[in-house]
Amino acid sequence: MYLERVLCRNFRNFKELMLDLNPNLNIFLGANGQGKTNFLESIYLMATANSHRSSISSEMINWQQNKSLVQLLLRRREGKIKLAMRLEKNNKQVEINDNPLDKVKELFGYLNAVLFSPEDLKLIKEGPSHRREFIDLEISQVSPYYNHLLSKYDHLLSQRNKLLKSIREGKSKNREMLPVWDEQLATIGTKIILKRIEVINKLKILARLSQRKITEGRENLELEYDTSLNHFSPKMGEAELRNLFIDSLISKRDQEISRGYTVIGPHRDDIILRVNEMNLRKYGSQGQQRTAALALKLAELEFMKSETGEYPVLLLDDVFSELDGLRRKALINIIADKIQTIITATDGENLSGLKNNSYNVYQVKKGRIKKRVN
Ligand SMILES: Nc1ncnc2c1ncn2[C@@H]1O[C@H](COP(=O)(O)OP(=O)(O)OP(=O)(O)O)[C@@H](O)[C@H]1O
Repeated sequence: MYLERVLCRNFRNFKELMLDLNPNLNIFLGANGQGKTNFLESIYLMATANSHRSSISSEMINWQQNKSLVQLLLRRREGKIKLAMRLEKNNKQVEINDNPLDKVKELFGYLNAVLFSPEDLKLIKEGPSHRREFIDLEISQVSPYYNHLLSKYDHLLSQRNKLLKSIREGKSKNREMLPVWDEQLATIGTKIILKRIEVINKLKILARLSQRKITEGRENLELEYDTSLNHFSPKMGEAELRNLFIDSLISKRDQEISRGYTVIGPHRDDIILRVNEMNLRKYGSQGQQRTAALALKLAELEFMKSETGEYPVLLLDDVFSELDGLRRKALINIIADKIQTIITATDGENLSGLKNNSYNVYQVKKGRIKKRVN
């Protein structure tokens, strides 16, 4: 799939921007603070229904305005699709081919995109929430049903947490209601865990291959789903896992009531990353961590291709200059002509290896973008 055209109206520092993109490579050059990341944000927003930088829509609206529009023309194998998002202070509205959708989350699955930015090191180095977000966004882009499960789970979790707090505050009669919530949380939570494990099993093969390629066979990357449920075995079927989930909730009853929140479930799970059997987060060098972040992104591209039949759009935010020769080569090899890539950089110095394909270069300055004559 590829983007033909991007329109931003009063989005961040773009007043009125309309750009036609190259189906292969698009290079956006500009000094710091000119709007390069803003441009990528406008695209990623349409893939994930959310900004990767801010959860507050109003921050994306140009400071001097009170509403904003992002519109994309996307070409998929089955034809052209027009996606639009209208942002107002407390409201987001999305449209597909000019038809409004009921929920913003229904945008998932039209545009698939993989974003790689310096922030991605957090995926390896920081807490489990970054890895949960990674896997959830990835699955949601190819499975709107999974996204629906996540929303349902979040709702159940917040209701159950309210109940736990009310019991802690002395409304002990509410304790009798807990088993009903346990059942519902376990039903949805089990489906989420099983889907994550299924996807991690695919990703781990792809990420392992990428890591070996980048390191010329020196490093083996392993991914393992780490669940908060005691006595979990990856061989468990849905019914067995659901029972285990309920038993685990019962065994944590007193702890949950005293804390006032749910202590086990997919919202507490993690993905463990190992290189050559060593925990990457705790002991990996900066270089190994960077390589693994790249390997995961490359795996993500291949995973989406295998799920949807088409490569997603690849967004590279100022990462090229930070990659060494081998990592750069691995990235160039995979992009080569088959993935629409939108890349930002402060200067074009390190990008020469990429330009074997057909490409456009754009200059970004103070919220304006101009296509350069190659
Ligand atoms: N809502 C907004 N309205 C107007 N301008 C905004 C808004 N949000 C951010 N900006 C401006 O956008 C600019 C930042 O743009 P962006 O983050 O895209 O920079 P960049 O070109 O990627 O720079 P760098 O190379 O430093 O990452 C800043 O000058 C900021 O003041």
